Amino acid sequence: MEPIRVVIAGIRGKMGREAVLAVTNAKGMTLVAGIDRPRTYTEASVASADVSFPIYTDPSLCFVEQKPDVYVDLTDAKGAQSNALAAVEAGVRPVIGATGLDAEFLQMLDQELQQAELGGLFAPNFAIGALLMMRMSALIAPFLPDIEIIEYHHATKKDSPSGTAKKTAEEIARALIESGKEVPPIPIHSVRLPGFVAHQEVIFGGNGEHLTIRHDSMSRVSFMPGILLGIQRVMNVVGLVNGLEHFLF
Ligand SMILES: NC(=O)C1=CN([C@@H]2O[C@H](COP(=O)(O)OP(=O)(O)OC[C@H]3O[C@@H](n4cnc5c(N)ncnc54)[C@H](OP(=O)(O)O)[C@@H]3O)[C@@H](O)[C@H]2O)C=CC1
Ligand SMILES: O=C(O)C1=N[C@H](C(=O)O)C[C@H](O)C1
Repeated sequence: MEPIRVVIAGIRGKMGREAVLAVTNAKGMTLVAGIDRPRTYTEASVASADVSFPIYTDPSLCFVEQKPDVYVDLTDAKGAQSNALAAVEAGVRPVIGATGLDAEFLQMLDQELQQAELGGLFAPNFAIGALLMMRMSALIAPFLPDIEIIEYHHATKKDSPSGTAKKTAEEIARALIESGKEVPPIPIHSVRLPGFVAHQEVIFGGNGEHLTIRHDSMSRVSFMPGILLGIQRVMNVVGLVNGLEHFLF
C-alpha cells in the first residue's frame, strides 16, 4: 500500500516540531511538506529531524503541489479555519489539533466534508490519558455533579480556556443530561505559567468529600501516538469526527 502523504501546518511550532519527528519515524506515512508563516531566522529546529521537505506559506499552493492525503493542523484557531477550508477545497483530509475553534465552524466544516465525501478529525487533545480523564469525568459526574475544572498550561498558550477543558465540560454536561440530571454551571479556571506543559484537574465535590481526576502532559511526545492514529483513521471516514475518543473507545 502507498504511504499516506502528510502535511503539517504550524511545523515550526512546539507541536509541529515534535510531529515532524513522529511522522517521519512512523510506518505507512510520509511527510511531504510543512506550512507555517514566513521566517527570517534559520531553520535549525525543524531541520533537526534530519529530513528535508518544503515549507509553504500558502496552504492552497501546498495542497495543489504536494497532493497530500492528510494535513495536520497545529497552528491556532484562525489558521486552522482557513487551512481546513483550503484543504477540503483541494480534497485533503484535515486532522485539526489546534484549539479555540467554535462549534459553528466545526458544524460547517462537517457539512463541507460530507459534501466532498472526505473524512476529517477535530481533536482538542491527542493524549490517551487526557481522553481517559474526560471519559472518567463523564462517568463520575452523575454521582457527584458539583464540579470545577482547573487547567494549567505554559505561558505562551494563546487560547483560554483550553480546548480540553471545554471538551471536558461538554462531555460532563452530556453525561448529566443522559442520566436525567440538571446541568449546573461548570466553572473553568485557567492558569498560564512558565514550567507547565499541559495539565488538568477535574474536582468533584460531595458531602464531606472530594474526588479529583488529574492528567499531566509533561512532554509533547504524549500527543504523538494520537496524532498518528488520527492520520491513519481519518482515511476511512466521511465527515468530521469530533474527538479522538471516537477512534479509541
Ligand atoms: N490537540 C492537542 O493534543 C494539542 C493541541 N495543541 C494546540 O496546537 C496549537 C499549536 O500549539 P503550539 O505548537 O504550542 O503553538 P506554537 O505557537 O508553538 O506553534 C504554532 C505555529 O503555527 C504558526 N502559525 C500560527 N498561525 C498560522 C497561520 N495562520 N498560518 C501558518 N502558520 C501559523 C505559528 O507561527 P507564529 O509563531 O509566527 O505565530 C507557529 O510556528 C494550539 O492551538 C494548541 O492549543 C497543542 C498541544 C496539544
Ligand atoms: O496549547 C497547548 O499546549 C495544549 N492545547 C490543547 C488544549 O487547548 O486543550 C491540548 C493540550 O492541553 C495542550
